[in-house]
Amino acid sequence: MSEMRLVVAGAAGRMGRMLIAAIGDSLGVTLTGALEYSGSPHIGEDAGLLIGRPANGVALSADAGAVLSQADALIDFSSPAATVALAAQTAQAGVAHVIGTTGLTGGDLAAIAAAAERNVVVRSGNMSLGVNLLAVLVERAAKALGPAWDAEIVEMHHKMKVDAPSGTALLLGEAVAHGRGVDLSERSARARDGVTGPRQAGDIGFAALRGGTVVGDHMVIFAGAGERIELAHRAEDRGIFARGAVAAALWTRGRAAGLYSMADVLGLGEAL
Ligand SMILES: NC(=O)C1=CN([C@@H]2O[C@H](COP(=O)(O)OP(=O)(O)OC[C@H]3O[C@@H](n4cnc5c(N)ncnc54)[C@H](OP(=O)(O)O)[C@@H]3O)[C@@H](O)[C@H]2O)C=CC1
Ligand SMILES: O=C(O)C1=N[C@H](C(=O)O)C[C@H](O)C1
Repeated sequence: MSEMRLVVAGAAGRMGRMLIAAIGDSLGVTLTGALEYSGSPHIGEDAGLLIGRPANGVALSADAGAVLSQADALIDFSSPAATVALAAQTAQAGVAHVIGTTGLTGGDLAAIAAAAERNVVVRSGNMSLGVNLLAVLVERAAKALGPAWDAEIVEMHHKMKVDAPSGTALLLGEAVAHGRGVDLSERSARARDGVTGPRQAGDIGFAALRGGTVVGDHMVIFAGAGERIELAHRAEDRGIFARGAVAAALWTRGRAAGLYSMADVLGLGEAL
């Protein structure tokens, strides 16, 4: 089978650079394009040189149309606005779209779902095996424990992260909600400050910490009467997300149009 032609969006970012490296290190894929926004100082730079490796002949570009015409899949860890625009462009070009971008609004998600009616789209707030397995465990725990055990989700990330709660925290919140058979949007408690009154029964709480260079820590706490369960994941290296995204891109080959998750890619069944 021919090598799969991959494009990276947000190529000069923290994840974009990891993806250029991961694609270079993976079998069955080749980097054919690297997208950045039009004002980026990196436009025209060689993607290999950008990450401190030998030149690979792929220049960073802002011309999505031209780059996508030479691609089978786009791996996109950029910004919500860029991702929504790229969802329409990939659907138009028939290029599978692997989305790692977080901070997406309800409107952004609806635009992505619309694109997925005619394109293969994989979206996840976390592309690592560990977090997606954690989501399975969290869902099971939430189902077994019920709402009498208060669920709180605590995350910590590096100081450059711009969105909160993290995409992973929301994914884990969805796992709790799914396990309980409730709608997360109706039960999430995202901020507490001042005289808040007692905790509302059934709430799914979120707390976000930011500082230093933390790659990504997540903990789901189930607090019962007189005991507590803590399920946690600590990301130590962004390579776990990049390798997961490359695996997702390979998985899209030959799939029917639709909106898929990393649980689908990893064969974790019903998980999120
Ligand atoms: N799902 C997962 O497993 C993971 C998801 N993420 C998410 O991925 C996203 C990126 O994270 P990270 O790499 O740390 O962030 P960065 O800010 O380092 O990278 C984002 C990159 O996208 C660029 N960009 C902005 N607009 C466009 C555009 N229109 N076209 C192409 N590129 C564009 C930015 O350029 P500039 O900086 O010049 O604006 C920047 O280089 C975040 O939403 C983050 O939460 C991160 C890790 C794992
Ligand atoms: O911005 C990041 O860095 C990360 N973002 C993702 C998220 O929002 O959960 C995944 C990971 O935790 C790192």
